[in-house]
This record gives sequence, C-alpha cells and structure tokens, in this order.
Amino acid sequence: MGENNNFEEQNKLPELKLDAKQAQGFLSFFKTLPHDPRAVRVFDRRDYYTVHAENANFIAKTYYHTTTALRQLGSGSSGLSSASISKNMFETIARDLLLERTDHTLELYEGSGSNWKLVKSGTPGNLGSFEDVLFANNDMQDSPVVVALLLNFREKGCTVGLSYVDLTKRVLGLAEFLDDSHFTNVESALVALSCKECLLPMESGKSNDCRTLHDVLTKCGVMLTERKKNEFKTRDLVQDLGRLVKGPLEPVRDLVSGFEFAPGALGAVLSYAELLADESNYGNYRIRKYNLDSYMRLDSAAMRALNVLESKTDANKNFSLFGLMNRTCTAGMGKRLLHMWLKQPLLEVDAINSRLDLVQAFVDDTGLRQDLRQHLKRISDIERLIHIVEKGRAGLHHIVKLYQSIIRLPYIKGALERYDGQFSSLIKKKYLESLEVWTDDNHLNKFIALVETAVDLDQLDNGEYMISPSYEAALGALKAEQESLEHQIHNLHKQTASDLDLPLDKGLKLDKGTQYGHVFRITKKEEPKIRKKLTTQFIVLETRKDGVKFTNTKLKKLGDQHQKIVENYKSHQKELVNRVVQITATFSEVFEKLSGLLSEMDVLLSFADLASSCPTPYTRPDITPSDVGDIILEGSRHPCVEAQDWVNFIPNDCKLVRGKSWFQIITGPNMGGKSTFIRQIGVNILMAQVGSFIPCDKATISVRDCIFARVGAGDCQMRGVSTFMQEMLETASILKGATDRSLIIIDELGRGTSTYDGFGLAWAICEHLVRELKAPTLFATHFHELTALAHQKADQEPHAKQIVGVANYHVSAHIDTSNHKLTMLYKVEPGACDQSFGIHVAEFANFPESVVALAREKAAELEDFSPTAIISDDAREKVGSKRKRECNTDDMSKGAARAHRFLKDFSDLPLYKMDLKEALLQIGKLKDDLEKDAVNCHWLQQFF
Ligand SMILES: Nc1ncnc2c1ncn2[C@@H]1O[C@H](COP(=O)(O)OP(=O)(O)OP(=O)(O)O)[C@@H](O)[C@H]1O
Repeated sequence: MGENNNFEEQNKLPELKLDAKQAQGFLSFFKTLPHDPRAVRVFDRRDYYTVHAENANFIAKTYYHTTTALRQLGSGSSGLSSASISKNMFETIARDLLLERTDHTLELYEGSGSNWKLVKSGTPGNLGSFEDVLFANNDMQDSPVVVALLLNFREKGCTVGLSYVDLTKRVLGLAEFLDDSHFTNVESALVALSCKECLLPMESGKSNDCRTLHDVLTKCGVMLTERKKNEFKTRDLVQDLGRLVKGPLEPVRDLVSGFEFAPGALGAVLSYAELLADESNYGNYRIRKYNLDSYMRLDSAAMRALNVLESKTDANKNFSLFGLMNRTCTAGMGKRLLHMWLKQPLLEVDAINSRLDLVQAFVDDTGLRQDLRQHLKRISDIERLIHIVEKGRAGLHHIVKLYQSIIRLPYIKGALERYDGQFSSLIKKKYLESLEVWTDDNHLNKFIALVETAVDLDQLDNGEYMISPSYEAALGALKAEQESLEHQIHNLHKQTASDLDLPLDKGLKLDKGTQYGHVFRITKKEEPKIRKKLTTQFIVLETRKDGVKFTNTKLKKLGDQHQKIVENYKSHQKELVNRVVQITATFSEVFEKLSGLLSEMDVLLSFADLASSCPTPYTRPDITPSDVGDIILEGSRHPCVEAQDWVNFIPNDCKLVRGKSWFQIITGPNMGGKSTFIRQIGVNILMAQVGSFIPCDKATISVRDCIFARVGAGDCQMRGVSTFMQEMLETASILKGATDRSLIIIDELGRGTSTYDGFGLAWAICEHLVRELKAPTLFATHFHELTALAHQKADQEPHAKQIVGVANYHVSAHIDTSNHKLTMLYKVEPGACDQSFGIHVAEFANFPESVVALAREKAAELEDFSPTAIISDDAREKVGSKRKRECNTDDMSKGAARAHRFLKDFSDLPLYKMDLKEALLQIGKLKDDLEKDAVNCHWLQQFF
C-alpha cells in the first residue's frame, strides 16, 4: 500500500473515485463492448480519464512502468482492473498511440453510470476527431496516409492494386504494378507515401504470400487493418468519386477505368475513411495516379541506413537527415513538405536542377534569404488552417490567423522582386507570377477585405475574436439595443443609489451573475440602514456573507431584456462567424496553392541556410541522367556525423566510375569508418536528388532510381539463424530489384553466419552484382578475401561474363610501433587493407604474447600477408599473385560459379512456407551438396 501511495504521489495520478452504484453501472456497460484487441478505450470522467481491463495493464506497463498504478473496480470475479489518467497524460498517450506507435487504435467515451457513448475515435492512418487534441499545442509534422491493397497472385509474383487517401491534403491516389514475392515495390510505395495504416481483405492473412506482406508492413511500421472482402468493391465507385472529387466526372471515370485492381482498393479506402458520410468532403478531394517510377525508390532498410527520419533514440536532432535539414520556419507545413521530399527524391534532371537553382539563388543572396525567412516566420500553417475551415470546424481565430499570414505576402513579394541575380527569371516564373495573381482583388485581397470588415480587429489585442457590429445591420441593431439597455440599467443603478441614500458602487453595487442576472448588492453591515425600504420596495434574493442581493421589478425587467439581447447577439455572432468561415472556404483553392508555394520556398530556404551555415559550406552537385555519367564526390562528408560536436570529420573522395570502379570493396579495421563512408555516399546522393546542396567540395552525380541498403546490425554474437535468414532475404530482394541505375550499399554481409558460409555468400552476391546487375555498389566487408574479385581479369575466365569495374579501397589507420599507438585516419585509399591488422590491434591491446604469436602462425597458414603497416598498391598485387599461386584461376572461377549456384538455390528456397526445422534441413542439404562438390575444387575447400 505504501508503495502505491508513493507511486501515486510521485506521478500525481488522479484518484479513481466511483461510488458502488456508478461502478456497477459502468461494469455492466463495459461488458457490452465488442472485443477489439487493438482498441485502447478511454473513459472521460470530467477531471480525469480511466482505462480498464487489458488496456489498464497496457497503459500501466507502457506509460507508468509499474503495475502498482492498477486499481480494482468492483469486487470478486466481476472486478475490473483499472487505471486513471490525468488530462495531460492523456494527450501524451494519444500522441504516442496515434503518431508514434502503429499497433493501437484509440476510442474516447463520454457518459456516466451505465450510459456511455463513443465520442471520438482514431487510428494511426485516420486521426479522425483526435486531430484537434493532437495538434492543439503542436505542429503537425507528417500527414498520415491510409493505403489499401488488393492483390492478385499469379504464377510469378503478383499484380498489386493500390489506393490511398491523405485525409489532411484531401488527396486520393491509385496505382497498379507488378511485384515480386518480397513485395519490394509495395515497400517502396509505403515508404514514399508515409503510409501509417494498410487495409487488406480479411482472409488474405491466411495465405503464405501474405505473410511476407505482413512482414513488410511490420518493417515499415505500418498498422495492418483487415476489412471485409466485400468492401473492396467498385460498385457505385465512380458515382461516389463524382461527389467527392473537384471538377468534372469524365477525367475521373477515365482514370479509374485504366486500372484493374486499384479501384477495388479505392472502394475499401472510401468506405473505411467514411468519406461520403461527411458532406464537408464533397467536391473537395483531388484524385491522381500515383506513379511508382516518379521518385527514387527507397526501402525501409535504406531509410534506416541513411538515417533519413528522426528516431526516438537520436541523441540530438542532427543524427537524422530530417533533423539536420529541417530549418523550416512556417509552422508545420514546411516540415511536412520536407518529410515528403525526403521520402520522394526526384529522378528528372530538370526538376532537380530547378530546385537547385532556387537553392543557389538563396545561397548567393544572403539578404534575400534572411528577408524571406523573417517574413515566413509570421506565416501560420495555412494548409492545416484551410483544412479546418473546409471541415467547418473553424472559429474566428483560425480566420484571423489566415488573415495575419496573408497580409505578409506583399513583403514576401517585395523581397523577391528586389532579387536581381542570375535566377531572377526562374524566381519570377516560380513565385512572383503566381503570387501576383493570387493576391489580386479577385482572390486574396477579397479575403483581406472580408476579414477587415467582418472581424472586430480592435478587439484582438484583448484576445477577443468577434464579428464587428458594423459588419451587418441586424448585428449592429442588436448591439445598439444592448448598449441602450446597459445605459438604462446604469441609470437605474444611479437612481436607486440616490433613493436609498447610498454611495454608487461603494455602497450600492450592481452585480451580474449566472443565477439571478442583474442584481443590487449591499454589505450586511449596510442592511439594517435600509431594511424597511428593502422589505417594501425590493425583493431580497439572498443573504450571505458577502452581502444581501436584491432586485426590483424594473431591474428584473431590464436585466431579463438585456440577457435576451445578449443571447440573441451571441447566436447572431455565431451565425455570422459560420458565414465568414463558409466564405473563407470558397478561397480554399488559392489557399492550398499558396501553402504549396510557401512551404516549398520554406524548405528550399532551409536547404540554402544549411548549405551556407555549415563550417565547411556545401556544394551544388552536377546532375546527369541515370544512364550517363559517373558518380564522383570529392571531399565528401557525412552531413550528420560531421554535425556532431565531438567529431573532426575527415573528408573522402568517392569515384564510382563505370567500367572502372563501379563496384567498390571497402576493407579496413573495425571502427575505421567503413560504414560511415558508404552511408555518406548514399546520403549525399539522396540529398542531391531532393534538391539540396551536399557536403562535398565538388560533385557529379548520375541520378539513381533507387538506393538499396543492406546494413548489418553490428553485434555478431547476438545474431542467430533467424538473422542469417533475414540477411539472406533482404539480400535476395536487392538481387531481384537492382539495376545499373540503382545504388547498392552493403555493410558487413554474412556476419551472422560462420565465416565460410558468410564468405561464400558474400562472394557469390558480389559476382552476381558485378556480372549480371552491373549496379554501382559500395561493399564494406571484413572478408579480406573478397578483394581478390578485383583481380579476376577477363582473360582468366573466358567462358564467364567478364568481371570489370571492381576496385578495392580501404580505410587507413596509423600504427606507431614506438609507442604502440593505433590511430584511425578515416582516410579512404585505393587498394585492399593489410589483413594482419587485427593482430596488430590485439598486440597493442596487450594480448598475451603467446596468443599473438599463435594468431600470426594461423594467419600465415591461411594467407601470405606483409607484417608491416597498411597495404600499398604493390602489396595488393602481392595478394593477387599469391592467390594465383595457391589456386589456379580455373579452379577459382569454377568454385565461384558453384558458390553462386549455392546461393541461387538458397534464394529460391520458399523459406516463408517452411518452419525453422524444415528450413534448416533444406539448407543443410544444400551445404552438404556444396561440400561434396568442393572435393574437386581446391578453392572451395578452403571454406570448409
Ligand atoms: N571520415 C571520418 N572522420 C572522422 N570520424 C569518422 C569518420 N568516419 C568515421 N568516423 C568515426 O568513427 C566511428 C566508427 O566509424 P564506422 O562505424 O563507420 O566504422 P566501421 O569501419 O564501419 O566499423 P565496424 O567495422 O566496427 O563496423 C564513427 O562513429 C565516427 O565517429
């Protein structure tokens, strides 16, 4: 008990106080609720909230981190485990459930006794009426999207019908594409669309193929919501869209008829989001075809490897690309656009250059940049405000915020007009021309005039949002009447004070309360003086410590009239507010376009700001189409690592040259900077295609249409069979999806397996990437033997496809033998790393002499390596020549081909259909076969 009290005191948990009757009523209601394991049901008890049963356990464990917060409601077997939640805590929990996690839905009930009603409900994809709670005090950073998928499985892969709705932007989308058994395309679409919730037909979970899809959803942090099959229907679809979508029906009909499965998915989205139930949606939606190939594709692994988005575990905001690049200053909308851009890097050279041109204009002209930022700071989240207006949920303060943003536009225009740099025609075309039209007398000037006549702007300083009485004659008349009554009441007050011979206010007070309306009041002390008059001419209403309240017929009459007028006035105000909101809604199209323009400017300014404010400024990359040019980054840095205070970042060059160094194997000591290097190349390319300058001295980038990343979890001891499989599956999906237009980043492949299996796998994957896919790749590895790949010359393997374009690099370190000090230099240099490095490190870490000696001996058996410092170019030759001596090339290429087959057989295994035992059996068989074949292959034998 003591512990309980302590906990409650510390956490200020509201006390759960229900009397027996209330508790009984609640218990009987609670039992009637349908079972829904995902729903967190919260009950509003006015000063606090409660949760019950499993929800109570969940809340106690997750948010209070103790079950001592639990209480029992009712007794015996019908008792219900319960927990209370304070108002503040509720907001925190709602934010976490709906914006961070994607495994619960939230329901809020109001009522008492056994009579409760669901008043709010929301899911991660459809925040519903919780939007107001969630963003009352916070910016909306990301607009969630609900996706529905309708799959049609074929012999090989399947056709995916995809549809989505963005409830904030009011956009519907359709797409249809073929996908492989790993759902690579679905995954990149989920990432690009910021999907939070995915609808699938009910029974689909039972098939094996769908299990893989479920894994993809989990990987992307998407909530799965199963819906009845018959909701994925197209009946009445075009008609329904006709009501929702802006503009004529014909193009909508044409768009929908171009798809086979996506319309069914769209049907499910419409019914799930209940779009037709809300009339404010009518005529306000846009519909578009979503083209998977319009943006760089990023899978969830790449998003993680490149630290694109913020994560809760980030030590500071610069850990993620979003955190680093987010210097936006319009509330909310700039951030949301940046989020979207980071998930949708561009592919078209012109489009990228157009963004880069604007960034350059802002970089070059510091004055312009600062001016614009200053004005943008005063701009509210227009996109959200207009959304609230369209929903009919807006009050006058929303309208005023829009107004206060709009009156900044002339300043923004002025700043842009003053710019006369090399991109002035672009600035004119992109910004000035549109701003000119939107702010003219037919558009936003009309809105400004509306607000200036309708809203009592003088009252704003007092924090009051009122329609000005002069806006409408009837309102003015009511106001005049109210004032006249107030005047009469005041006169009566004066008259009565003089009749009673009491000083005005000091003696005879005039009060206005909710119970009696206008009343006279005197102190108890004064009462005996006028008692006689009181009883004869007045009606005493109440005698209390604070005095005696009384009235007379005149005051009562005037008071009642005043009350009525005030009510009339208020309801008339409300009507007029609604009218103003409705008129504002007619400007929504301009507001939407304007919010697009301003948030884009905001993000580009943010890029420019970052580019010029870094200690080493960023550079503008040269962009070439994906089928020409190389990827040359000189003096490149990792923007997030560089931004950490304690790092003195060493820049590196990366030259991915077709046919020469398109495939790079990077070796080097642990902690030497391999992963940082390969990730920074990915990050630089992504930033460039988003339209940002990049942390390099000089850069040319051939556009990439996707970035695949396979980055190990690091700790090899922790990795078991399942991680090995995970690695295989992820790698297999890279092998399937990549082309010479992609970029592949692989870090420490095969760590989870025994060295030889891992090596075999790594070798075969490299060969496949080089020979078949020809995809530019950065491959960081501790398998030093892989560096031999670079020396396989065409003449050594006449039958196979040539291996060209493989280059070795290593991260360097300096060993000072005099003082046994090892310094990481973080410099990426040509050639493979000296493999003896680990032993040097062990030696310096004061390993016992005997262990170091044994290690040298063992290592010498495996490989001939020079005991001196880091390898040089001629040492690399040595590695190559040594290999030639030990296994002839024929033996080696045969072995590699066999290892390759092993890998292919492995990736063809339908692992998702097997349980672990069967999978191990099959893999064991493959391995036995490989071992048998290795009997005749010297090269292969070294791996067993
Ligand atoms: N170019 C650089 N300049 C300065 N510091 C760097 C650089 N690259 C990496 N570092 C620092 O070195 C640390 C280790 O880098 P990284 O994780 O990339 O090494 P690694 O070679 O991949 O290591 P491991 O093989 O153990 O995974 C990083 O956390 C970073 O702080």
